[in-house]
Amino acid sequence: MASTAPFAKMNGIGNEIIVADMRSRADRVTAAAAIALNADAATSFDQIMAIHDARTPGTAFFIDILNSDGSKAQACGNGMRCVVQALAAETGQKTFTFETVAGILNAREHADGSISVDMGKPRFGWQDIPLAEEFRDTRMIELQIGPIDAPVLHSPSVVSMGNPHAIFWVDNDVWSYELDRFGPLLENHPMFPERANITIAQVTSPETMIIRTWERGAGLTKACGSASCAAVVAAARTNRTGRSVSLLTPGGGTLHVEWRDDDHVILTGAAEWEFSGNFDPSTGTWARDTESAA
Ligand SMILES: N[C@@H](CCC[C@H](N)C(=O)O)C(=O)O
Repeated sequence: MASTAPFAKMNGIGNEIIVADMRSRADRVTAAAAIALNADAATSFDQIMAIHDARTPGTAFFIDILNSDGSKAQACGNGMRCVVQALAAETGQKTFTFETVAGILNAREHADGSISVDMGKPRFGWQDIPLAEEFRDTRMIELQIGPIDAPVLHSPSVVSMGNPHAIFWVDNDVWSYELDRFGPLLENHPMFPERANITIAQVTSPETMIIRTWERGAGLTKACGSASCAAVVAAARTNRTGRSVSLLTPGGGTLHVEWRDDDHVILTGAAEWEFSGNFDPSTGTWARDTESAA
């Protein structure tokens, strides 16, 4: 095995995350390593969060984010909470400033162990998301799936949380939709030149909703933090909810999202460590730490 790096297998309310410690190294986790790790049931994941040395003064670390298909992502809210928990356990520090390709973000661990991440400001311009054609109003765009006169899903709200999101609203029975079938079609729809994360959302009160997400580059997940942020922003923007909402996710966990008056979106929830090991960032070959939990 080439020079290995430590990792922790974690989850953010079911979103499967590998936190890779790439500090003091010049190399990156390769797409091939991500695909190989994901192919092994023990290390199968939704995102890798690779912690690198800081690039910019005022930030503690640069975080590189990979999806399980090896592609890069600009944002991952559940993964950031896992990173915070790992670093807080290591350093005793409670607040962190990170850099990702999408910009600089702050995060903190609270006394009860929950973690909040400032996911920055949402963007609504069609070029920001991006969409393939101009829409002046992205609260609802013309896009549908299913028969033309009886679409199964239609008129999504689209939002960038650093990464592209489409939110399809349903009035009831959010669990009945075949997201495993429609997700790949919508993720790769020509409307989304950089693909998109696809969410079905059912608003259950002005402060609650249920969401399911087909993640770009990862497929069906038990939770998606940036999709939760996008759904709350889109719901508030279309007067479906207020700006402070709790979301029930497919893994059974709950996330809280607040769209603050200063336009920043704050994501709060838990993170959980599962086991630790070492891996080769170029091939994905890995070994579990002997004292690590099963
Ligand atoms: N699970 C993440 C989102 C991951 C990124 C996404 N698949 C993309 O490619 O944009 C989250 O918790 O935000």
